[in-house]
This record gives sequence, structure tokens and C-alpha cells, in this order.
Amino acid sequence: MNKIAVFCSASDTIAPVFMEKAKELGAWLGQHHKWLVYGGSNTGLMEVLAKSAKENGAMIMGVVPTKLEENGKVSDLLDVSFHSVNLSDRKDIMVQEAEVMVALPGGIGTLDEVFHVMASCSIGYHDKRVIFYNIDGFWNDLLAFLERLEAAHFAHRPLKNYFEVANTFDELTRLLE
Ligand SMILES: Nc1ncnc2c1ncn2[C@@H]1O[C@H](COP(=O)(O)O)[C@@H](O)[C@H]1O
Repeated sequence: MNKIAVFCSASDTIAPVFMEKAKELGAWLGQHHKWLVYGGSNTGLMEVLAKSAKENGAMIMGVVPTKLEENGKVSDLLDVSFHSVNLSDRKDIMVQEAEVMVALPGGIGTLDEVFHVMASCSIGYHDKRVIFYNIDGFWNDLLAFLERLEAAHFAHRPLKNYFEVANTFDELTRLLE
């Protein structure tokens, strides 16, 4: 896969382990000549990831909503930028541009992106998957909840059709190669 979207936290105050793992992924993207497609913000895991990716040779595509521009939060690292009107068309552009989406730890913005991709896949808009990068078991509770809702027949097809889980960096890179 060549174009990889990453959803991840915009927060600067999360635990250092998440920053380190984002940096490691960024370096891998660069060393393997990938395109990073992401939210284009200059904060949190997004900036750490993009900086490391760029330093290692990746091309950086940011999908930037107008609000982010108005608030002066756009990263200087972008090689290509798409401008979106809001968060809804931003997600569509990211899905359209990337071949796969990786979910690093994040908050409601990241959750919104993950569920958008899985829901739009579930009704046939695309066949792209989310990979949950489960750093330090960050996604365990959400994955358990998804299992519960599937066991109670709230899923129309097996949810494993829409996502994969990488518990280690090696597992993640194997899925991305
Ligand atoms: N206001 C936002 N700034 C940057 N990125 C955003 C914003 N709202 C949604 N996003 C997207 O969601 C995540 C970051 O949001 P978190 O709530 O910190 O998880 C990121 O992937 C952005 O593309």
C-alpha cells in the first residue's frame, strides 16, 4: 500500500509512549516511500507523526478543514493540501485518497473518523479497512464493546470485515506492506 491515512490525537498532553510510537510509524512511512494522508494539524500525535515521516522521506498530504485554517493550526509540513469545508467532507477526501486507514490513539475526532470509515464500508461506499494500532491496549475497551454488540446481533455482517487490529509495530507494518 502506498497511501496510508492515519487518524490520531490532536492533543499535546498525552503520554510520551504514544508520541514515541507515532514517531516510529512516521519514520517507517518515510523509509518505505509512503504517502501520509492525515488531518494536517500542527498539534499532538499528528505533528509528531508528520514530522518524523517527512524527515524520513515520506510525502505528506493534509486534508484541512476551514476551521483549522482560521485557527492557525495547519502544519507547515504539508507537500499537498486538500481544503475541506467541514469534518464530513474531510473524512470522505481521506477515504478517497488513501488505501487504508490506521487509527492511533485519539479522542472524539479520531473515533468519528474510524466509525465513518467502517459505517461507509458497511453499506458499500468503499472496501477500505481501518487498522486499530493498539498501543498499550489503548483500543481494548472499544474492541470489547464491538464484540459485545456483534454477539447481540447488532452487526449486519461480521465486524471483522471492516477492521483489523495490530497489537505490535511488526503486526502493523506487516498489514501495511
Ligand atoms: N479540531 C481538530 N483539529 C485537528 N484535527 C481534528 C480536529 N477535529 C477532528 N480532527 C481529526 O480527528 C483527529 C484528531 O481529533 P482528536 O479528538 O484529538 O482525536 C485527527 O485524526 C483529525 O483528522
